[in-house]
Amino acid sequence: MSNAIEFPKNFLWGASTSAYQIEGSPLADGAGPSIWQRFAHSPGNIRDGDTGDVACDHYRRSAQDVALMREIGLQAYRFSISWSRVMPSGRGAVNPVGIGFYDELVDRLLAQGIKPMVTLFHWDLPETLDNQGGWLNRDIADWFADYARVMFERLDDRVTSWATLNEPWVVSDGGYLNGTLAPGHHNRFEAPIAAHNLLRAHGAAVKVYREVGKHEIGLVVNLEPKYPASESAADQQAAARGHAYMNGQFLDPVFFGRYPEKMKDVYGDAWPEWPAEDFELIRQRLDFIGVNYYTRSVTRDEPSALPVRAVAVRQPLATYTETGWEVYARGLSDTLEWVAARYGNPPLYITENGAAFFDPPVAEGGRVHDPLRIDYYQKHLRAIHEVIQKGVDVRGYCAWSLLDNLEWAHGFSKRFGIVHVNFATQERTLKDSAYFYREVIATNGAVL
Ligand SMILES: OC[C@H]1NNC[C@@H](O)[C@@H]1O
Ligand SMILES: [Ca+2]
Repeated sequence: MSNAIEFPKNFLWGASTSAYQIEGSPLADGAGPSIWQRFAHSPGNIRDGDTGDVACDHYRRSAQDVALMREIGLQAYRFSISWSRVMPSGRGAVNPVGIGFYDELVDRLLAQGIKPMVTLFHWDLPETLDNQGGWLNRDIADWFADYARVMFERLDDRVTSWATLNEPWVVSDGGYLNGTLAPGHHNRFEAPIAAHNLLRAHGAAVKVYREVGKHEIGLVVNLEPKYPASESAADQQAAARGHAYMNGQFLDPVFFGRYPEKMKDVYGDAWPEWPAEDFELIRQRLDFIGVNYYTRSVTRDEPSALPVRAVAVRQPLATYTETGWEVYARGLSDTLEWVAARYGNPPLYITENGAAFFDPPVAEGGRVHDPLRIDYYQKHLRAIHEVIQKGVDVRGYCAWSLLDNLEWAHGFSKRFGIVHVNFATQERTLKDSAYFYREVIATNGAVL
């Protein structure tokens, strides 16, 4: 048997984006502002004063971008819906032009044989809801479920794969603990409350889907394996805290109806107790888990790094990406095997994986040479194939990202795209990694 790599026959090859990072036109045609509109326009929050006012201008160029997806041969496209474009005040009235944009996008994708994979929430909470407490207000579970119902009723005849939330950990850690992301809070008492209400909202939306939906729904989480920096008990404990905080904090409630024990050790007096019915709401049956993987963390004990008291140790011989992440594909296979073993081998999609490297400008002949990104993808796709061979139920893969886009607080300085975007001219150019990915898709992995 040749050792050529072969992915499963129906393995789904896609690419991912999110609304605020690519669409632009945040207030066009009746759309309401999100917390990212406010955060980006508050000076100092985003590098170089970049905002999502234009971004990749995808709101106006979606037909062109779907043609790009076709050129690359994508079988699926994972995107998010801007809640405040569809419901300008987050509740009640629906903006017909806003919801029409997504309806049209879905039709365009299907016309090209590309499967839409829709995320309902990718961080851009309607500002009006944040003004009512946002993720700190328990009512948000109902607000989110109402929004989800509107989207299911409009699109579930054509959209067959839904995710409720993208990376709730990042919203809690970045938006409420460290303040690096919208809504920019710095509060260790708020962070676990936001995380809990995100999970409750997730559960409420899945419950609605079970009433009205005809296809698949899941949750997308970012997972980062934590390896102790030494054999010392202190470092082992630090890695265990980091693992509970980033990986178990969201999957354990969803699968087991309880948080990891270690969360009390992380948050101490800021760790709340919750009523049992919250976990009954949270632990709705899911059809898949979306795993977003970028890197690992070799972790040591650091008492001053509150509240987790754990920090990553730089690996001297490793390659690092522009966002300071170690290239470590072994971490992906370890993580996927951990999920399969702990949660009963649930169906998985890799919903994000990719890297920001410093890309050269577009060379004459219109090529963008990004060998480091190709190497990154080669290593990580091989790591996925390895665990599929061991029985892990990975059903698809979406590269992050289709386009260079607004990398949140990094602004446009960090380019994750397999397609280069000239933000001055909005010209798109397939990078070498897009041509590579086209071959991967065309040969179902055999080219790896
Ligand atoms: O940092 C790269 C990506 N990570 N996951 C969420 C996305 O919005 C980010 O751009
Ligand atoms: Ca239509």
